[in-house]
Amino acid sequence: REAGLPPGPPTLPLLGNLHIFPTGFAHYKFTEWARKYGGFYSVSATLAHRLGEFESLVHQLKLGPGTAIVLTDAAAVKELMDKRSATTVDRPPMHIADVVAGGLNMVLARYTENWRTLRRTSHAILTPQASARHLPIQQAEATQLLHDILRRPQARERSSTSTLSNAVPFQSYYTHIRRYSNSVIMSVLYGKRSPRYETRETTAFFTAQHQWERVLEPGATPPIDLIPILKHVPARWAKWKRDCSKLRKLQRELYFGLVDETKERLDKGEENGSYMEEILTRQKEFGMDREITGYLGGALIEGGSDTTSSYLQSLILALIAYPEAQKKAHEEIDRVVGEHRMPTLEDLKQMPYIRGMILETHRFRPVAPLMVPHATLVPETYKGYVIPQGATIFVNAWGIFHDPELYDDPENFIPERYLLTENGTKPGVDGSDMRPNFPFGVGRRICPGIHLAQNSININAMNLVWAFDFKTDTDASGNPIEVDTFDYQKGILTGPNPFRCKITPRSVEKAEIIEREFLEAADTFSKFESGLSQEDKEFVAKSRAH
Ligand code: HEM
Repeated sequence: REAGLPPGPPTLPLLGNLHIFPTGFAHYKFTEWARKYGGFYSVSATLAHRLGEFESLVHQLKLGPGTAIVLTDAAAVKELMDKRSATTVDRPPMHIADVVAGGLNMVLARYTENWRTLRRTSHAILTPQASARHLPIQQAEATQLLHDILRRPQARERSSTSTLSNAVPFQSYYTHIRRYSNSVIMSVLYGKRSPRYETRETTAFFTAQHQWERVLEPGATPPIDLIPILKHVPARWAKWKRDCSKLRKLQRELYFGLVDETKERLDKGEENGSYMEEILTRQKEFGMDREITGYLGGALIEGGSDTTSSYLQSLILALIAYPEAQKKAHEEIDRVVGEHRMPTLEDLKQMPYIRGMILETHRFRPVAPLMVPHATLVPETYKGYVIPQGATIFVNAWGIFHDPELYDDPENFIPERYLLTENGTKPGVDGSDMRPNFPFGVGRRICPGIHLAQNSININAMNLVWAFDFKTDTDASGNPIEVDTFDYQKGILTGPNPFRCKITPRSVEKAEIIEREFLEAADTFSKFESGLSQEDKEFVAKSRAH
């Protein structure tokens, strides 16, 4: 370890920390080290990086050369990432992201003029007021989610589907939730919804996304950032180059195709108020050209699809694993909303327990347990130690959220903790370095989709609790199949692997309200259905026929 760096796990000569690097779920190892070396420590990465192994620290993201700093201390995060954000705003270099998206993938982009343009534009369009304007379609899509869960178990589950008021054992909530989050972002961004998971653009997006994740996996590419000459190996000898070209083509077809469709609608005077219409009409003012416009759309679909859906899947998982919490949420929503109508966003003000449940889901199973790695633009100092220029900084949200010094019984799902203190921290402990929007990131990189995301989360959390009982499924002998709250996907963004469960409408009347509200949402949907394929149109007509 170089002189002046904060302490960290002991290094071996030549190997650094290579011998103890985690190959997945790095937040667990980082948290274990934090309990030993403190909330501000360094990982020696020089040689590890040289060997191309350091990349395995995080499943999807490769790190830049040099040292990594891990922050598992809320005060250090506030100081270094929020207050000194001007110097910690960068991302580690990543050649693959440059090859695939020309440095225009906003989530992974370095601190460049292009990133600043992308960021400025997303702030201008994704304001709380603009998000509020998109509430009707978000609410309509959330109603379809309830309706899908109620009426559309997947083919392999259909045989066990029973009538409305009986239990429906299935896992199809998984694709329904993914459809929901993708359709919301497609509607608000391009004015074109995805009525089915099989809708062409949704399938194209998830196919491209899957390939993106594969290309970013450790080992999928050689250590190009370290041995730049590898960049010049001809494509016929470098499979990674051919994979990247294919992916680039897929992404461009989808993202630019959607921009062109929006433009055509605009030209014909068929606007429906989408974000992309606003970008296209204010393109000059924002300093956007066609390239940046296409990739801004891409980043927002990528940022907006799996995050919201993973969050909602974690919420369902927690409700099943903690039936007492579910019972309290049911009691509260029954008291405030009752039997005869669906919840509205306004209702949330009167539901402190459900507000606590929403925050507790973020704490219990954060969507981005290590956020997205930042990097320093210039050398920094903190508590007498040096953070070198170009160091990668991990904000260990998992470690902070599971710190027993900060939270009582942090391993369990306990929404009540947010009734005791604003940030859910132990009474008597200073929790003021935390903030409710902490799960959405830090400093100038904080999630630009936060308002849209929070509306989605709030509407769906209330809807799901109001509508359904979530329980463990049973095996052939009638024994419960317990859910595993640690069965999560590897990756920088994570969500639960599909789990078996029983989802039952809480009453016949509620099931009927969902049916009715879904049919009444047809007008709202229709504004976003002009460009649908023939199959989608038929699907839509059929789903509204009863
Ligand atoms: C549950 C929902 C969501 C969560 C928990 C979440 C969380 C995050 C986090 C932790 C980051 C990294 C921040 C950092 O580096 O400090 C981020 C970045 C980002 N998010 Fe979200 N997000 C969510 C939904 C969304 C939605 C709906 C959109 C799009 C409308 C979106 C778009 C983005 C983009 C474009 C970035 C990159 C920002 C940048 O690097 O400048 N996210 N998000």
